[in-house]
Amino acid sequence: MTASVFIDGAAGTTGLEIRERLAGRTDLELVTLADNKRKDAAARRDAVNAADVVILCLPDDAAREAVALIDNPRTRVIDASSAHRVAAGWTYGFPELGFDVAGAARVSNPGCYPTGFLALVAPLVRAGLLVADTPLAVHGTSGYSGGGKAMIAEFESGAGSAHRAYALGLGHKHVPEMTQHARLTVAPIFMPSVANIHRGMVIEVPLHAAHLAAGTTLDQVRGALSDAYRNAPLVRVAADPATLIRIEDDAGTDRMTLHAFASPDAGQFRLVATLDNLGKGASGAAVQNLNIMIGADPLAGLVH
Ligand SMILES: NC(=O)C1=CN([C@@H]2O[C@H](COP(=O)(O)OP(=O)(O)OC[C@H]3O[C@@H](n4cnc5c(N)ncnc54)[C@H](OP(=O)(O)O)[C@@H]3O)[C@@H](O)[C@H]2O)C=CC1
Ligand SMILES: CC(=O)N[C@@H](CCC(=O)OP(=O)(O)O)C(=O)O
Repeated sequence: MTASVFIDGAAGTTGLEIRERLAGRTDLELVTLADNKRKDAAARRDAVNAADVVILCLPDDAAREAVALIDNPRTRVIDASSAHRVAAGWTYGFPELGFDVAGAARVSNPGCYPTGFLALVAPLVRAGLLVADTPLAVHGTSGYSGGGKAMIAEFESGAGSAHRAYALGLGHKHVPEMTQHARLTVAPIFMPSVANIHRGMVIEVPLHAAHLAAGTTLDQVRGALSDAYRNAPLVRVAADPATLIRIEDDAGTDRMTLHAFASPDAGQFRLVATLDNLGKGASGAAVQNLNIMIGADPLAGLVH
């Protein structure tokens, strides 16, 4: 059966990337709007109600408005914005962590930074290696396409920076979903930054051995990650210790690679994830969720 899909915000960075991934699919029919109608509320109302699945690639307020336009019980939603990531009635779109995306009517795609953070931390909490009240820190660097059309224009005009830190007030819209979906009781300190590269991410979580269950070894940490992603083709746990990790490592793909390092002498661990902010961090994850929701091959249209 052919599923009809409407991408609201199809002219934006995430929307365009989803369209690329859906090109050539014969199991889907795209509902589209003419360029002069894409912000027209009546046209959008018709489109969202005509589609089996709506993918929202909009700023948060516009995403909330789009959901309010749906007036039938059939249309299902994948929201790429951060509007619904800890909202009641929404399923967090991270199937590798056990969220039931297949049966969900409302799916919120994870944020790009939380994708790396949660991939590293959630399995350790669930395995009992990391206690829920650990005060964690997470550092992330994103390519500038993570800021959408406005940031792409800024960096491509030469007004960006080689590397800049932001969210210095220690508030960022991704912190609630990191806390809740890792099952932490203490919000992590989140230190995002953006680099002068179009796409790609490196996300790091340092851990003191004192924060882990007594006697935890690097093999146990790697084992917990490997167990969690054994049947997850988009998430790879690096088997051999890397000597260098580059922001480009998973750029241009929909996969994510996880690394764990330790110095037993120093009593320190360092967890690192690489992914593409527009791949597993956004559009790739949206297509993966769509595939799961409509019963298609979960990897259809994805680069892994
Ligand atoms: N870029 C990334 O790496 C990631 C993005 N996201 C999230 O995905 C969402 C989209 O981001 P991104 O694609 O980067 O952003 P962009 O700014 O590139 O695109 C947003 C699109 O939404 C359109 N738009 C804005 N308001 C409305 C409205 N009221 N009705 C219809 N269309 C509207 C814009 O129109 P116009 O073209 O006229 O400006 C634009 O085309 C955001 O919530 C973002 O936070 C999530 C993870 C990663
Ligand atoms: C580099 C950059 O600016 N990144 C964006 C996050 C991009 C993203 O993940 O969007 P969501 O918030 O919808 O998940 C930011 O920090 O606001």
